[in-house]
Amino acid sequence: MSPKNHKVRVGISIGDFNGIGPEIIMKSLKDKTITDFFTPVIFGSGKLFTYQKNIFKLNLNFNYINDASQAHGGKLNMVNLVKDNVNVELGVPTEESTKMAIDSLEAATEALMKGEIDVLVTAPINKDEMVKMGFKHAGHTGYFEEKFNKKGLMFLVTEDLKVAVSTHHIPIVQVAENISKEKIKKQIKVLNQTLIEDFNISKPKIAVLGLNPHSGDGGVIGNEEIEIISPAIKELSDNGILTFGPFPADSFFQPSKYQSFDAVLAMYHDQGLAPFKTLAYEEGVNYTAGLPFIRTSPDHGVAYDIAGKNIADEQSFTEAIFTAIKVFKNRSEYNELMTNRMQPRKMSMDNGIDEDLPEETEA
Ligand SMILES: NC(=O)C1=CN([C@@H]2O[C@H](COP(=O)(O)OP(=O)(O)OC[C@H]3O[C@@H](n4cnc5c(N)ncnc54)[C@H](O)[C@@H]3O)[C@@H](O)[C@H]2O)C=CC1
Ligand SMILES: NCC(=O)COP(=O)(O)O
Repeated sequence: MSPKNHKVRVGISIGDFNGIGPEIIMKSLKDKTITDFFTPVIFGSGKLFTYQKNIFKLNLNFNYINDASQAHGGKLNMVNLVKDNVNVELGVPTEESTKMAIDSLEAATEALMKGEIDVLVTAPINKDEMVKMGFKHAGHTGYFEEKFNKKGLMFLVTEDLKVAVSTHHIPIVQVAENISKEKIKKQIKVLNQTLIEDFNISKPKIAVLGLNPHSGDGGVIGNEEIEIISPAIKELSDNGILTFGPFPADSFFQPSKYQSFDAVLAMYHDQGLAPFKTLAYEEGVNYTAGLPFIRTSPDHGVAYDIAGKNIADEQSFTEAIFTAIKVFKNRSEYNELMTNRMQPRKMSMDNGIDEDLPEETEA
């Protein structure tokens, strides 16, 4: 549905409720005017949130619903997945909190796929505990890739710094064997399209990092740059995608360097996320690019060490909400523009053209 017809419906999965999830969700929604900007739909439990809002001394009123389709504009909607009492043990994952994290994510994803919400913002999960309970993926990214049957790209974003990673949740020992020319080419194309469509950057400039120290130093410290990364960059560059590199990762994140590009593709998780979180921890957002649906999350985890202390900073979660809305609007506008471009030209009734011929379309 076009965002012109209604406020964007933002689905929220609650993650592990014994971490800081409910705290940052409620802090992000505490302003009474928040529903002027979007319609929140939390997939959680009324009893759980009532208990936690008292701990954090927050004054929020929820509209309890059984299904996301019943969500009302102007209200903080809560799909009440569990009606019984919930045992909260802030700071430690439990079977109950892990099960609800899975149920919340699954219910929210189903609503997203049915079009009952427009975007999904996920609060942090404990991957390890979820996997022990039968969840098949080491994170949301893998889960959505399976659900939507499409490869996603882990993309950490702020207004000024955007970092994607070629490999995400795999052991470091498997990184080199998971890098290939074809994969990098596909990822750069996804990144290019995402920057155009979702972030409204018309001619994106993309930097690519090397894998090895000093980008391999001409082959002395590894060959992946020569054999895989440079040929991928060259091919795309020859085809009009503004791609540069490979750059040595150790010096790339000096402001004068990274600020010359719209985004960077790092080769593995910590190569990209360590500098990103150092430069932009508070406001950073994790966006899964390349999927048919829009999903964001904060750039941090469950933070058990501070759960219940009322010191969790909600900024990254708030940014995740507003980034998802911005991407939704940009993508809708882009699609509208493209659809209009494809419309057949209107022809005058008396133009001498045989009406049985197919109408011409613009090139
Ligand atoms: N999107 C997701 O679901 C993510 C989940 N995780 C999971 O979270 C768990 C813990 O991971 P860690 O590496 O310890 O990272 P973490 O981000 O949970 O914590 C790292 C440090 O940052 C602090 N911190 C995190 N968020 C904060 C906030 N909003 N305000 C103030 N301080 C904050 C914590 O107190 C801790 O000292 C792991 O199971 C990991 O897999 C980690 C990252 C993202
Ligand atoms: N480091 C990012 C992270 O752990 C979040 O991953 P995902 O849950 O978005 O796949």
